Amino acid sequence: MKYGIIGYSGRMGQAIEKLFSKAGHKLVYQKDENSEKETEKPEVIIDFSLKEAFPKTVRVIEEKKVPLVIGTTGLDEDDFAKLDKLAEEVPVIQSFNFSIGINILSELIKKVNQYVDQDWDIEISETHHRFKKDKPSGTAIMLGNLLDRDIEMHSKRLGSEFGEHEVDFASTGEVLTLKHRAYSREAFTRGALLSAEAILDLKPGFYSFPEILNN
Ligand SMILES: NC(=O)C1=CN([C@@H]2O[C@H](COP(=O)(O)OP(=O)(O)OC[C@H]3O[C@@H](n4cnc5c(N)ncnc54)[C@H](O)[C@@H]3O)[C@@H](O)[C@H]2O)C=CC1
Ligand SMILES: O=C(O)C1=N[C@H](C(=O)O)C[C@H](O)C1
Repeated sequence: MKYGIIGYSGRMGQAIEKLFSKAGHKLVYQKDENSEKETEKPEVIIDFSLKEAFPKTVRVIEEKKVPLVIGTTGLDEDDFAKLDKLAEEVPVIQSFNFSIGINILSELIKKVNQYVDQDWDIEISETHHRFKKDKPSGTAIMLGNLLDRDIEMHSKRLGSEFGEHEVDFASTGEVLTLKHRAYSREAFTRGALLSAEAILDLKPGFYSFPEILNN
C-alpha cells in the first residue's frame, strides 16, 4: 500500500512509518508544518498532526480525494462537520485512541454506566508525556462522553508517559476503578495500520474505529 503521513516528523508520524514499513507499505507522501513531499499519489493518508494543522489536512484530502485515517485530537464540532463533508467523497476513519484496550475499556464503561446512579461519584484521570499540547486528552473526553453526566477530569503531564486513562466510580462504601495504560506507541499504530488497510475496501463515509474492529 502506498500511504502518506500528515505529521510525519512527530512522535506518532515516526512510529507510524516504523510499523508501516515493517508491514511492507511504501511511504509516498509526507507533510509537516513547514514541509511537504510527494513521490507518488498515496492510496491513503494517515493524519496524526495537531488541531492547528487540521484546515490544511482538509485541503489536502479535498485536493487528493484519497481515504483518510485521522487520530489527531483537540478537534471540535466544526472540525467534525468538515470531516463529515470529506466523508461524502472518501472514506474517513477517525479515533481519538486507536488502541484495542481503550476500545474495550469504552465497552466496559458503557456497561458500568447502566448500574451506577447519582449516588455514585465518577472521575476521570489521564497521564501523558510532558510534550502533549492538548489537555484533557481526546481519549478522556471521549470516555467522559459515554457517561450520563458531566465528569471531573484530571490531567498529569509527566516525562515520556505514552498514555494512561483511569475511570473511578465511587459510592460511600466502595470504589470501582477501570484503567488502561499504553506502554508503547505501538498500542496506537497497530490500530492505525488495521484501519489504513481496511479503509481501501470501504465506500465513502465516516467510520469510527470500533466499526472497523467489529467488521
Ligand atoms: N488517536 C490516537 O490513537 C492517538 C492520537 N494522538 C494524537 O496525535 C497527534 C500527534 O501526536 P504527537 O505525534 O505526539 O505530536 P507531535 O507534536 O510529536 O507531532 C505533531 C506533528 O504535526 C505536525 N504539524 C504541526 N503543525 C502542522 C501543520 N500546520 N501542518 C502539518 N503538520 C503540522 C508537526 O510537524 C509534527 O510532525 C496529537 O493530536 C495526539 O493527541 C497521539 C497518539 C495516539
Ligand atoms: O498525545 C498522545 O500521546 C496521545 N493522545 C491521544 C489522546 O489525546 O487521547 C491518545 C493517546 O492517549 C496518546
